[in-house]
Amino acid sequence: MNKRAFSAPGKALLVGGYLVLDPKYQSYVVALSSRMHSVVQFKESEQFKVKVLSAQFDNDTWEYLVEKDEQENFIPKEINGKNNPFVEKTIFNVLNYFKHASKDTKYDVSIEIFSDSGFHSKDESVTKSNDKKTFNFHKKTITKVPKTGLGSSACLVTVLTSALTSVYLGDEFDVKNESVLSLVHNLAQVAHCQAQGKVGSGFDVAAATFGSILYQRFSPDLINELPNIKEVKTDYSESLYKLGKDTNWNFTHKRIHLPKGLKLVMGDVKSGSETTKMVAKVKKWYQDNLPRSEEVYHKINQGNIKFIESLDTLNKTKDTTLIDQIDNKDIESDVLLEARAAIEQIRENFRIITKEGDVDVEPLVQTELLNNVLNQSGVLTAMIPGAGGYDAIAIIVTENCEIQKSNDEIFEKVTFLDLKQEDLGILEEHPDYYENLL
Ligand SMILES: Nc1ncnc2c1ncn2[C@@H]1O[C@H](COP(=O)(O)OP(=O)(O)O)[C@@H](O)[C@H]1O
Ligand SMILES: C[C@@](O)(CCOP(=O)(O)OP(=O)(O)O)CC(=O)O
Repeated sequence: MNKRAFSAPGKALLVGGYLVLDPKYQSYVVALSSRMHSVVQFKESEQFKVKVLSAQFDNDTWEYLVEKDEQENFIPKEINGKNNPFVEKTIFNVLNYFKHASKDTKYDVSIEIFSDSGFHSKDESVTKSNDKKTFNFHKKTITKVPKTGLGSSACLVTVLTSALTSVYLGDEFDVKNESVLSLVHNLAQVAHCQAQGKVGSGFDVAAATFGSILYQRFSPDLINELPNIKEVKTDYSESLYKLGKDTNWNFTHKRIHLPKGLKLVMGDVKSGSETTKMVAKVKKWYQDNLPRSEEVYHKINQGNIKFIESLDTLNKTKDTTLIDQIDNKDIESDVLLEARAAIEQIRENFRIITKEGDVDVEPLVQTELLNNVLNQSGVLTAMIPGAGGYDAIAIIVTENCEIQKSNDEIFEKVTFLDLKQEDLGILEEHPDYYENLL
């Protein structure tokens, strides 16, 4: 049996929350060292089967027999009554994409999923390790273990899409090849949207695939226009093939990385904010308050662009005093002041939405926490990532700063996550590194 392994990173949307839903706005998405992994093995078989095992979550297993409908579309059917829409939609899309190329070849595919500790609360878990990797094992099924907000479903879909696509493409499946990444991205976006039952901005799947990026979304119509095979009797694979391979998705995913000497620190505050509800409330506030709401968005976008530009300037600067200025709480340089002011402008306008839209994008407790964080030495700036709410804070600090070890009472409710910014998205991993975890 062939055996290969892949991983994809979690994400933090540092700037661009809400605005990123509109293709006209840019966002700054950081990929994280917390990764989801897939280990795939397959052989040709009489019966088409895909089995996915997520041993860390009480040995969760989903086993699909793949059948064909009247239109010859591949339909995965779970045989033990277990439901995982993200797994099911990924299998559905990858298999139908390759339907024509694969002719009638049937496979018996087995995929193991591994998830780094950053994605879920570690409470009540035990660690298992070998000399390469350590993973947390939970007593509960995946849906019962609290998440930290790094985008577990997007990573799962991306590594599963990689695993299944590698079955079909064999040696041509090279994650260093941009067209391979594009194909995985396109199929993973489709599967993720279908599993979520909505077309989000897709920044999480894009970061899982391409790594840390400036992101501007694709048009939601690309996915909305795919046929719904429950309603229309049609060959789904034909439309999907065009969308996966021959369509220009027209989105931006330009590589970025944090400036030298700086690092990202993420703090988990308290899970509980529901992104979907917050997005609905913010959209309602926007519609009810036009044209002023557009001005608020405009100011947030100005802040986003100023932040992106100042990080770009910092990436190019030769000024060696800047890190000391941050460490000594003596920030004088224009570019550092600009980066700080940009985030302040974004936060100020998010607070307007918070108040007027009655939606906790930057609730008072988070404002107080972030303002305290800004007074610590070594801190360039700090923000609420993504949709905001009570979930998390993101802090950009100097490499020497050890804020995550601080005993200051302002961090009483903050659990710092053991992760860092990473440049790359999907990686090929060594399949043996996941064996004999004890
Ligand atoms: N390690 C994993 N193994 C299997 N399924 C997973 C794993 N991680 C995430 N999932 C799937 O993703 C779902 C969580 O998705 P969602 O609620 O959108 O959270 P997130 O914001 O982290 O993406 C889980 O219920 C499960 O279906
Ligand atoms: C509001 C948003 O722009 C960003 C949400 O970012 P989060 O990082 O909070 O996302 P979840 O992991 O889905 O909870 C919605 C979107 O872009 O789809």
